[in-house]
Amino acid sequence: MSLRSPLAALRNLCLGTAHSFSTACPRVRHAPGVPQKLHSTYAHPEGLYVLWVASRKPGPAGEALLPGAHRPFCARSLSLACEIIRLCVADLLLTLWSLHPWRSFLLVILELVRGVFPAFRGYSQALLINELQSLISSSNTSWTCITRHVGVELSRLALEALIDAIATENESIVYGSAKFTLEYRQMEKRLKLDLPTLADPEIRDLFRESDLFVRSFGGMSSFGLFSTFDFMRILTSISELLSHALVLSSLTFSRPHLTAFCFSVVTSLLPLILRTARAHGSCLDETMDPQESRAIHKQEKMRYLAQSESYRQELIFFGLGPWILQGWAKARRAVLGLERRQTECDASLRCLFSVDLSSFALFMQNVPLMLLYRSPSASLGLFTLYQTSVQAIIFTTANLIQSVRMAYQGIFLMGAFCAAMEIEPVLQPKGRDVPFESSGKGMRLDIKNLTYTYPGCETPVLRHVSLTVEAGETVAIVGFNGSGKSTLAKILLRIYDFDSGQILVNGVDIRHYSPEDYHSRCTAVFQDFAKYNSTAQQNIGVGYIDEMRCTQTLEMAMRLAGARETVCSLPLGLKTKLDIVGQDGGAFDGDQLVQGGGPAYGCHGLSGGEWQRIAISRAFMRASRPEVELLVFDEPTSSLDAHAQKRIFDSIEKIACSGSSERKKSVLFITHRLSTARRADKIAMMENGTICEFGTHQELLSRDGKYAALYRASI
Ligand SMILES: Nc1ncnc2c1ncn2[C@@H]1O[C@H](COP(=O)(O)OP(=O)(O)OP(=O)(O)O)[C@@H](O)[C@H]1O
Repeated sequence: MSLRSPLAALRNLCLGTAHSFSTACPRVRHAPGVPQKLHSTYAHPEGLYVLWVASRKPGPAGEALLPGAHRPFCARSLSLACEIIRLCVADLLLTLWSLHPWRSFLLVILELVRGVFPAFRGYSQALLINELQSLISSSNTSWTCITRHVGVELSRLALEALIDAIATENESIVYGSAKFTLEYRQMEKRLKLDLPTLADPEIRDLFRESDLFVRSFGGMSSFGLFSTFDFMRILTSISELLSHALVLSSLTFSRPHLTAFCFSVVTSLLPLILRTARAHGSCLDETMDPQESRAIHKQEKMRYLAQSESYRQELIFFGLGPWILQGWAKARRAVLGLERRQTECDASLRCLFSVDLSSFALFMQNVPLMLLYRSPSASLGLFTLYQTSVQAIIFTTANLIQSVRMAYQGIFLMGAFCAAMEIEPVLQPKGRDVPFESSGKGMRLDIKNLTYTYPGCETPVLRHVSLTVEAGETVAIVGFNGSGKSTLAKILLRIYDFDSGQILVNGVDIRHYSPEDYHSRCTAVFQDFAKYNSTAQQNIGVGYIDEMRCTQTLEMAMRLAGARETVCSLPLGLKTKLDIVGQDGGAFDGDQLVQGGGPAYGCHGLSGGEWQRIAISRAFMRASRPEVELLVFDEPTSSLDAHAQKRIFDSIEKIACSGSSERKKSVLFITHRLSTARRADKIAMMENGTICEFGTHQELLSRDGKYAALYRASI
């Protein structure tokens, strides 16, 4: 029996594995065994999205798993995992390869090389032990030989350390680039998606899982997740396992020793097999049942309500504390109750497996040593190598099983990422988009028979809406609460789509314009305008990012909106950070002054009317630009006093005329103040999702209908 034979075998193994890895798997597009059409709106019906959707439904009638929940380990999920791998691994690897071709190659090679280190270590140390044994037992061993072995051992250690350092440095570079690229792609895709696409809860869940995948690229198993790079660890484990198996087989070369080899492997793996069987028999399935999911969800929701500053004011005022605590306690008890049942169930099963055979198996591993002992070449080094290899096989196999289990879940997250990258925004024109042609006189809008239903609702909020806004005209939309005014404005601003009917903008179907192009032709103040967790300058400047730092444009926008005095009175003027009470927002200039809402050091609060002036200034940032042809204001002055309101509408008129006698922009404004609505050329009265009256103020009064009644009630 020779100790030298494993060396050649290890070298062959190393080269062989590297070669087999270099042959990339082909990209297959068909996905058998999966519902043919689930959501063709978003993605290819046979694509990854469908596979991902199927993976979340454990049974045909089952409730979808929560984002991030573990998929069951069953034949159906396994086949879906295989399909996901076939569809996206090649693309992902190509992406990584394109970032750092040579470093990626080096990464694979170094992982494989690191896998054979432990076997080498055992082999080299066994040689040294043999030499020391013969030195002690006989006096004729040469010191030169021992010195050579010690030298080799030290060089091996130095080489291992060097390769480890190179591999770690290389890994961090490749990891860093991969993480950046994937995060960038995810962010880019997310920013492209419009509200109708994100209104689908399934799409939101898809992006949550995709986000988990991106976060998993923080390094080895970060956030308890398994990234693509961690698949490399599986390679390392396999190469380590094979190298130890080779060492063992070379030690037990002859026929009786082959029995010893098999015996060693079985006794090594027995404790693992028992542990795995116990885990499998456990009723603590990795798949979360929907009842538990709901309880966890409620528990987290209540915890958030209790902790978030955004709700603090109303929480205190309405005395919500006991209600939150009760809701949390009920959900928490449900979760703990389930956990306890789980533990009891687990414990009862554990009894069945309570006979711990591990130590017995450990003892049995010594039996083959007796056979080896009978061999003429038996030595202390040989026994040590045998023991090291057996222990390493146990350890590496346990690691491999754990890695494979994590990788299995990682596959579905990877599927979510790749599927998310295929999602296209609903509002994007299906064919080639038509470039917007400016009329120079304002936008002409022809709305014909428009109907719209919110996602998830059954009854339409807009029904057969027809309206014409001539170029340069000012139209006021008035009506009862919930009659659909804001919804109509958002459809006209191409934030929402519509179910049926048509909108012609300057004679062209609005669906033929790319949303980005169309949005650059409009400006708006939304009823639910955003309050950014940032400075006054940024809160106004986001209206036209290109001139966010242009003092002249900012000054003009503030002056027209009557916000100049407010901003000048702030401690740092435009540079003052604004306090966003009641809204959770993220600072986009990277500072940590404010976490969520609530008064915070260094921030300045504003009144409702002052915030409204800031929002109007934001809209005015771009309103005067020649390419902007439509101004939409959804209750822009609801919190303003009468003087401020008059000033705003004078400014709107001034901007619409752009210094000439004729209007160059069309204006739509929604208001509940009918004294303001009178200023418009025409008034559209809305009721129950449709326009019931349309005309000038005088025409509508003389008609003595709904508008006249509302007007009389308001004065
Ligand atoms: N995201 C949504 N999902 C489902 N329904 C919605 C959504 N937003 C609004 N609605 C419903 O659509 C209807 C019209 O709402 P909209 O905000 O357009 O009314 P409005 O005329 O602007 O009301 P107000 O005068 O009170 O501002 C309402 O009944 C509202 O409940």
